[in-house]
Amino acid sequence: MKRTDCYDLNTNGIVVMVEPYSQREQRNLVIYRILDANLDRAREGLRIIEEWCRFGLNNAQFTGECKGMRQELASWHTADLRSARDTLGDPGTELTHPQEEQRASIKSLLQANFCRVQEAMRVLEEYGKLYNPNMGKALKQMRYRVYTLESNLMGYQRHQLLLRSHLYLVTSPTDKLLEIVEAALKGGLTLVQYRDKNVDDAVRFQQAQKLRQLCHNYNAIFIINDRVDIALAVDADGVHLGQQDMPIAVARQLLGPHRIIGRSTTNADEMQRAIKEGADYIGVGPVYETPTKEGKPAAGLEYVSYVAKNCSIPWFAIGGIDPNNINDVIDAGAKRVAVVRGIMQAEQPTLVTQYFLSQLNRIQPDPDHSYVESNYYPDQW
Ligand SMILES: Cc1ncc(COP(=O)(O)OP(=O)(O)O)c(N)n1
Ligand SMILES: Cc1ncsc1CCOP(=O)(O)O
Ligand SMILES: [Mg+2]
Repeated sequence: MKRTDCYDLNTNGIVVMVEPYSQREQRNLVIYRILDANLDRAREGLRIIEEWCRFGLNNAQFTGECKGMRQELASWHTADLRSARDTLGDPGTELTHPQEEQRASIKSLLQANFCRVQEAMRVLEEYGKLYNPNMGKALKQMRYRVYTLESNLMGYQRHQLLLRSHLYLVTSPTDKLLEIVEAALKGGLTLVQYRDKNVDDAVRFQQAQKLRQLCHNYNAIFIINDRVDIALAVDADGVHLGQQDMPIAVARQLLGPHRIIGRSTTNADEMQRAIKEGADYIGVGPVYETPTKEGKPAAGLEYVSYVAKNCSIPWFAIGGIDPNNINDVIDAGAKRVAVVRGIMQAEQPTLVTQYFLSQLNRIQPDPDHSYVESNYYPDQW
């Protein structure tokens, strides 16, 4: 019914006279404006996410999912709703949040837009119920699709970054923990594991929280050694588990499909089992005996060569690796290495990190490998 009509049906189906601008019409107009604005908001947010999926990730599945939802939103955006638009009279068009004018990374841009789309869909779900009951139901379903897309996309990005990470810093206890890790991040490090076997949980939790923040500021992955509970508590990117630690299947149940799980291996059997159990990467070593893991016999360069020929997931050679012997480890087939003392005890952690990376980056990804190395290298995501 148009605003100029002066008749309406009452609840008994009897035609009654109404005021030209009845309260109900005014309420409907407001609802239409809310739906119109939020349909636009949700579609814009999805478009921004879609562009990254398409041009940044080359990912047809994520791109298609965004496009499908945009099209479904468009089908709800009827002429009725559009004609209620009153841009000049809308006080919200001038309002922006300072954070909208600045984005630190692709990741924060994506997170902000997922948030925007989810909020808009929640509004559409609630006000949509007053417009058409089917709209409420459809928007609820779509909001869950957006949550799933966000989780899949963020997990995918994390795994892409793991594939691009060739140097892994495993920390050791020191008063200068944050300072050293930041120096290494400045040198280009993208993967950090927090490892401290002898500290109270309260301190471990606090340090892990600070390190996670630091690593994420540099767009680096942050992993916790041994402890799935701490990894969850600080929202880390994953956990590293040794042969004596929690079974991978249990950790996977607790951490979900998108977080990273690494496993230590010292021989072929352990390597095969870790792959079968669903590890995302393995540690390979100790390559050399090391005071950091006292009493643990070296697995040697032979094991490195074996893994180079037989491993189908990313792997990091670890144990006694330093700037003097890294090329022997590379010659044995390693493309990725993990170090503790090599960086934690270096006089210049930034420079040593750059040196390790320069040696590792000389090696090209092996096209015959069964896992796909990412060919997309953004500065930041
Ligand atoms: C990358 C990486 N590889 C191996 C290890 C060793 O793990 P684990 O055998 O559980 O020994 P601890 O580190 O817990 O003493 C690792 N931490 N990281
Ligand atoms: C944690 C761990 N697991 C196998 S070797 C090792 C320690 C490596 O330390 P460093 O790099 O100081 O030799
Ligand atoms: Mg362990």
